[in-house]
Amino acid sequence: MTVHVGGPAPYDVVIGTGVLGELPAMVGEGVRTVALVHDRGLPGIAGRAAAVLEDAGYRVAALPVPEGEAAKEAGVLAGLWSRFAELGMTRTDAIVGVGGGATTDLAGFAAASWLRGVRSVLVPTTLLGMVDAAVGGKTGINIPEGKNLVGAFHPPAGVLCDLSSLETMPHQDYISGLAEVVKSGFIADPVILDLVEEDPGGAAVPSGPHTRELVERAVRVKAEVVSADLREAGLREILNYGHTLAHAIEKAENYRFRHGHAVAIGMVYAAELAALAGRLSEDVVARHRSVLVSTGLPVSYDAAAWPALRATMAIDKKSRGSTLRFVVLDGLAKPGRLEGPAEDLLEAAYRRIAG
Ligand SMILES: NC(=O)c1ccc[n+]([C@@H]2O[C@H](COP(=O)([O-])OP(=O)(O)OC[C@H]3O[C@@H](n4cnc5c(N)ncnc54)[C@H](O)[C@@H]3O)[C@@H](O)[C@H]2O)c1
Ligand SMILES: O=C(O)C(=O)C[C@@H](O)[C@H](O)[C@H](O)COP(=O)(O)O
Ligand SMILES: [Zn+2]
Repeated sequence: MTVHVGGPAPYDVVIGTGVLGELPAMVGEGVRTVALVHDRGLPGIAGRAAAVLEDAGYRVAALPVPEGEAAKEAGVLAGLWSRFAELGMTRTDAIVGVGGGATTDLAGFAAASWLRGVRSVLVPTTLLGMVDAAVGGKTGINIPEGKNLVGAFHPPAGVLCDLSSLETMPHQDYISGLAEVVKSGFIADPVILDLVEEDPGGAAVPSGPHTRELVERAVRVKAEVVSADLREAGLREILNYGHTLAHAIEKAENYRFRHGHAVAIGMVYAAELAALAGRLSEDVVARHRSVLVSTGLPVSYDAAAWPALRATMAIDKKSRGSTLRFVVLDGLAKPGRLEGPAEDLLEAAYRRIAG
């Protein structure tokens, strides 16, 4: 199936099995050189993508980058810029990113920054990449001071989700992506929660009975939101549900903690905050814990970490000056904002998730 993403730079997200043949059409005409930025642990699908592009007549340069989150570093990005220069890449050339969300965030930012912006096509190979990272045009890297603090909005020209690539995913990485699927359920599409609850074991593996539907539903949620608000002027913030605490946890762990696992903990924290603020029922808080735990995701974090996490949260991108802002729920699929919560509320909510 194809999900269309609207907005100032529209494009399609193609979801299916064995859809790699559609890559040349997404790269398009008039492009001579394709820099194929890929997670170096994935020679199979990257090699297949390169072959498809070469057969279509492009000059392809495969540029392997470190596996996973280690790719989202300034030094790796600078290395890509040097390679683009050696290849003589001009504004009519293109970058194809193949890998998980870390690789597509890096490749997308390389495309946003090279010559102030060249065409990119993304081929996510993880669940998280398909349902979230490759869709929507947020690109970027981490710095020691914080997660995704450097980046750009740069929508891709197309996104190709080949579901067969999910089959080789390590289990923990797969359920990390499931956390973002569950996020889409809480903020916009509760049918997702029903499907996960019906068969949590099945939801936690790519061969599960509802995999395709879960991917499609989550992509539709993301596409609808980013079509209406590419630059996060308002609505798009709802996709950041759970991320205020999550990004602080990832920084505290030197980016060696899976993003989705941090988001799972962060969503329970946001739900507890909303409950303490009198905006969300304890039933819905309990549902956060039960659906996440049933798929193997974590819902608590180190009690002693609070002061450091609180300090990091101050530079969350949703903050306005010294005012912290959280995405919270006023009910299922009813996202709202909590502006400037009192310190004792922030800490009390953390005590409820501290392990
Ligand atoms: N731009 C956005 O809107 C957005 C949205 C959500 C998350 N993100 C970012 O995405 C990143 C997380 O993405 P992720 O969960 O895909 O992690 P990842 O890219 O780090 O990949 C996870 C692991 O899976 C491996 N891998 C990738 N594809 C595989 C496959 N098909 N088979 C076997 N192994 C495979 C990778 O080498 C890595 O070790 C984070 O940096 C997060 O901040 C961005
Ligand atoms: O697309 C968005 O907008 C999101 O917030 C999706 C998140 O899942 C994703 O992790 C995103 O990269 C977070 O963005 P950031 O602006 O908080 O760095
Ligand atoms: Zn996320």
